[in-house]
Amino acid sequence: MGDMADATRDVTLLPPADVTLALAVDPAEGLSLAEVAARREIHGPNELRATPPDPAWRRFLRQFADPLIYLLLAAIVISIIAWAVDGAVGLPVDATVIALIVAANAVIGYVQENRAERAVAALADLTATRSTVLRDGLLTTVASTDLVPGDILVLAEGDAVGADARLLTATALRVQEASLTGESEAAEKSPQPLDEPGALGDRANMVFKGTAVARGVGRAVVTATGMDTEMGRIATLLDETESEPTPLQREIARISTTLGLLVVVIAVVVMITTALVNSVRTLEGAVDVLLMGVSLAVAAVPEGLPAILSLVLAIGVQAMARRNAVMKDLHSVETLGSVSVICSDKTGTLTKNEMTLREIVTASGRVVLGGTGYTPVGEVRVDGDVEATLDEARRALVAGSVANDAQLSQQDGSWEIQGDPTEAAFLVAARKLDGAHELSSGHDRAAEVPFSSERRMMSVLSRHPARGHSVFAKGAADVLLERCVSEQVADGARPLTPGRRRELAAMVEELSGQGYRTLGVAWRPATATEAGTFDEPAERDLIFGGLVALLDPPREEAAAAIREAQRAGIRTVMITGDHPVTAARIAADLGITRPGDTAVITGRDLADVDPAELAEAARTANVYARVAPEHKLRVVDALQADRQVVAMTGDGVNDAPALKSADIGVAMGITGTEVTKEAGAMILGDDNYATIVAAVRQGRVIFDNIKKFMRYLLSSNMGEIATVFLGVTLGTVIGLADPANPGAAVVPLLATQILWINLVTDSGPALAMGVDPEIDDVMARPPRRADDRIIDRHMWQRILGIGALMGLLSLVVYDLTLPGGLLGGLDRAAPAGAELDTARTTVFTALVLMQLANALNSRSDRASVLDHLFTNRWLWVSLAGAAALQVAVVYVPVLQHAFGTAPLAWSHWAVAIGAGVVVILVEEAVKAARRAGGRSTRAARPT
Ligand SMILES: Nc1ncnc2c1ncn2[C@@H]1O[C@H](COP(=O)(O)OP(=O)(O)OP(=O)(O)O)[C@@H](O)[C@H]1O
Repeated sequence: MGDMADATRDVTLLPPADVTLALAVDPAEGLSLAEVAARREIHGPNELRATPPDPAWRRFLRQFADPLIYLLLAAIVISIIAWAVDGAVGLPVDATVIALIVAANAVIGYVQENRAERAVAALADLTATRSTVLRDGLLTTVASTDLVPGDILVLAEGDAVGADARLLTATALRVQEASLTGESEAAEKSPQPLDEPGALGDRANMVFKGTAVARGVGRAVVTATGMDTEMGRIATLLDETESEPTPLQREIARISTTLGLLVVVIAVVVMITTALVNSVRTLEGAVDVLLMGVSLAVAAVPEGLPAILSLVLAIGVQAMARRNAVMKDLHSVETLGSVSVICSDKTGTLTKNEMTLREIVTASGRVVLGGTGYTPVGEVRVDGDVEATLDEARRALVAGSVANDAQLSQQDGSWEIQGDPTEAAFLVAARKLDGAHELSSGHDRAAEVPFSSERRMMSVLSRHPARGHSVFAKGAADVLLERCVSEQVADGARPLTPGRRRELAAMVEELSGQGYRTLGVAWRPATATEAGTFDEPAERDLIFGGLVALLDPPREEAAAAIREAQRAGIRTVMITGDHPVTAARIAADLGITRPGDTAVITGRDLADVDPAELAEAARTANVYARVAPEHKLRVVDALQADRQVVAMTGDGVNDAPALKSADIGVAMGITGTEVTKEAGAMILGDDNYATIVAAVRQGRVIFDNIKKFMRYLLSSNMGEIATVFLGVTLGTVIGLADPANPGAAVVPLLATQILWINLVTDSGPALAMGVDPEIDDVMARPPRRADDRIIDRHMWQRILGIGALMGLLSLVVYDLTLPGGLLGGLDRAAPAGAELDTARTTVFTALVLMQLANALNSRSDRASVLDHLFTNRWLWVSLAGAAALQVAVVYVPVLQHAFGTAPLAWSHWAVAIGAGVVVILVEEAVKAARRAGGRSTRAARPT
């Protein structure tokens, strides 16, 4: 940081004005945009990055970092040496072609990796943490990576602190610093200069990058960014970019290793057999055998899989982001498919959070209000003593409108609200009930005790020119009633007797039972002197003013989404701060609970019960009510103790620990705080429960698609291995031989041909399968268990079966096209002396066509090829492309020379196409059998 470091080293000891002076910023204006740009040049982006990213050339070279590719490169070198020893005539065609294919493959891998990385970077932009700063005199929100030293940060509850900064002002500011200091209590902060430099935890006038504002507000000037921050010092040890491999990545690595070993053994057998049968004596012959063996090994191991996997995940995650579910990293998609419980907030997520005040129940009667939405018109109906009831209801609405932070305004004829819908509902109602709105104006707020989900009430000390000081309060009816001593009746107050309290409690139950959010309002006279000390103790001796019932309709799509989740074996659990009876009613309406389900677990139960008991209760409980955010963590723990994979929604600062602890933390994109968004694995663009279910579905589809291309690539590889292995062994036994060289074993595929199939024709369809639409109904099966193998025994059997089938069919094709052999040969077209090349080209082509056919098979392991045949345009494009390339390799002279092919006659094509058709027909038969037999065991054996 140069000069600035000296200037800011002792910022904790200096008064704020000296700090801003040293950092050359006017605290009332902030930096100018030009100054911000200049400082970013000097300090770089505000990012934690211990090591610079790999340069492009290194990432390209990394594509070759594979033992089998080393082997292949070694084989190429050997063959070039052999060619040189032999006198260096002509070109070493095979070595050159193989080298080109390997290079081309590295380019493809590099491009795929880059695309995936770009997609990840785009996601990172979408989910970037943001900070509010003062620049050029204006408050703006910027990505936290854009912060520079000298920026004036504006902090509020729920903000993620974006850089190390010295406080300038602070009001009741508390910052959660556990990530830095390990201290779980939020630290109190104040701008006072310290007397001496303190340890990190003692620097009460500093806020640090990576911590979170738990309460209060403040302003601070940024003193350090990026790796210069305290967090940066720790980050040097743990590089953010390195991450543990996920289960899927580990499984793919395991498959590659196993296959690699297996195939090396097979390659050795093939090489030895060929060498023996053909009594290879020349160096050139030996090199050919070596190249073929090594190519086979390279071909059989799916080294392209990790790159294709990342790309497919990246494309899938981008599609999810377009539908409002932004995943923070690619691999959370894996977990998404295993989610077995979704814990969702009620208000705003399952319901619309559009509150309408429906009923006011007072001492003398009940007022029912009509109308919908925020337009303040609706009929008024009164039950009971009309005059007294209306008078009491008016007072109730005045209290609710004064103890209120929302605003209602009319814009272009339509009514809009700012602030909390629960509060706005009171303002709307006050305008519906004659006189209430007028009575509630003219109040001035002298002090307040704000609402929090923990307190469940709020109150204000209000000053009125005519009526003097009063306290007005509103909140959850049960909480509020505890603080009331009397009840408003017409013009007086009567004491709240135990009997009357029971009546009111029964009324709360009744209203809540109808699904209403039930609040109470209360007040008392006050004096001006209370303003200085107005806090929770002042919420006492209140006069109860009435009960108020608010309607918050469920979101239209919620019930269907809950049913969809149920079908997919996923339980939906509602967690709400609302009354247990309200919660139970809405849960029942939405289908979260069924008649007879276990009762609601309340926040109090959560605090009391021990973890084992809770885990037991959590097995069946689908509704948690009167839950404060910090209790959510206990719910997550209890469900996870029961081996559930939990998705948990949240929006406030205090939800962050639960979101982190859940398998998939779901942060609200609209109402969520920065801290929650940082803690979550997924950000919901529309705060909608149904979007979570849709994301789970997409996650499952992506996972299915991964299975599809694994099925395809692995069975194709098996086909190549089987073809070469059977050709050399069984082929020799049944007497397949080169007419030009009787007695020699035929090598069914050349090294270059093997690599062609694997690296050229295979990858297109595999990628296309990565974006396949949903074919098997993914929501008809239970969640994948976290420890389930992606390729289970059954899938392996199928892969090996298809591989063997392809190998056998290749042998048949060979036998049909070569004179001699069991079937005697069909071939009349090949010129004498070229029979072997023609036969080999036919097998080569047949194998490619069989694999393309198998691409169609691989889209499902039970649905017929004809289902959804034309739903994936990319698949057909890639199949057509691969077929065209195959035609080219057979007929274009340069390619013929490079790949040792010969032109084919119609009869050869017919044989090759026939082989492809057989592969489809056999698989269709297997699938039909599986559908018929699987019907009874379907529920028991999902794959
Ligand atoms: N603005 C408010 N003023 C006074 N009391 C309120 C206010 N908003 C909510 N309450 C009361 O506090 C209780 C808890 O509210 P809270 O906001 O924690 O629940 P919620 O977050 O809306 O529900 P959910 O957890 O389903 O999203 C409510 O049931 C209501 O009785």
